[in-house]
Amino acid sequence: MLKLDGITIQFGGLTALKDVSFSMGTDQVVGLVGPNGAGKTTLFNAISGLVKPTHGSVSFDGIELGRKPLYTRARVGIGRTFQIPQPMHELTVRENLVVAQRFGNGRVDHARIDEILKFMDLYDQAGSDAATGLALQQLKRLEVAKALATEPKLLLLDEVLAGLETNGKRYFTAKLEELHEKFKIGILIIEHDIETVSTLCHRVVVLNFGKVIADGTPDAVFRDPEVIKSYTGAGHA
Ligand SMILES: Nc1ncnc2c1ncn2[C@@H]1O[C@H](COP(=O)(O)OP(=O)(O)OP(=O)(O)O)[C@@H](O)[C@H]1O
Repeated sequence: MLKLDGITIQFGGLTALKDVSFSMGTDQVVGLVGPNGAGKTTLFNAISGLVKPTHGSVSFDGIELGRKPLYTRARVGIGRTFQIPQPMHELTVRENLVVAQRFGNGRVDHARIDEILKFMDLYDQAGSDAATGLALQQLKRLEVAKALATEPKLLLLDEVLAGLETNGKRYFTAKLEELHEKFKIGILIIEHDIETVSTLCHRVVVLNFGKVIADGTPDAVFRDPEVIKSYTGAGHA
């Protein structure tokens, strides 16, 4: 269970998040949505330890993470991807997963890497150079595969479907559904595409100007007048 309690984050005079509280279990797939600049990535950075909250706490399975070093996130079971794929340069796809496993539980397990590569349809690219040998969709698959190699209980996915065409989005949505069912991993996903969020997510949390303005089923949330206003007034959906 991820628990965020009263997270406030200030960058100088700018308040990026204001008193954000919510919890989610690893049995859920939750969409985190909101207009550009609403604070979604900042919230991911707070959960994954890249940014320290000015106030408030982040805990996972009862372990307070606020002041703990970055690597403890992987050790407690939180994995993440980044908005811009970040393969490790001059390493093959397989070697990227080896490094991710070391970062996760410290052990290298090639049988498990094979399983993850096959699941993410990257087995044939195992020996390719990760930085130069992959197309965009393969790079995005590698982001998810790297996060899986840390053996997460909860995956934070930052716009992993952005830039894909319709078929690519459908493929990824089905893959993430399967991942949730097969590996029993909770997913918190930042995603702008309402159709994708409605298909994939059981629940949607909406941020606007750093505050949670709605939290509920996709149906209810996307009909909420305040949510509609936040998109039409200050960004894209
Ligand atoms: N390191 C930083 N220093 C200063 N301001 C920052 C920093 N990181 C984010 N911000 C600001 O905090 C606010 C929230 O940004 P954030 O990237 O979290 O929004 P977002 O909802 O993820 O937006 P997008 O959908 O465009 O990715 C923005 O005003 C942004 O400019």
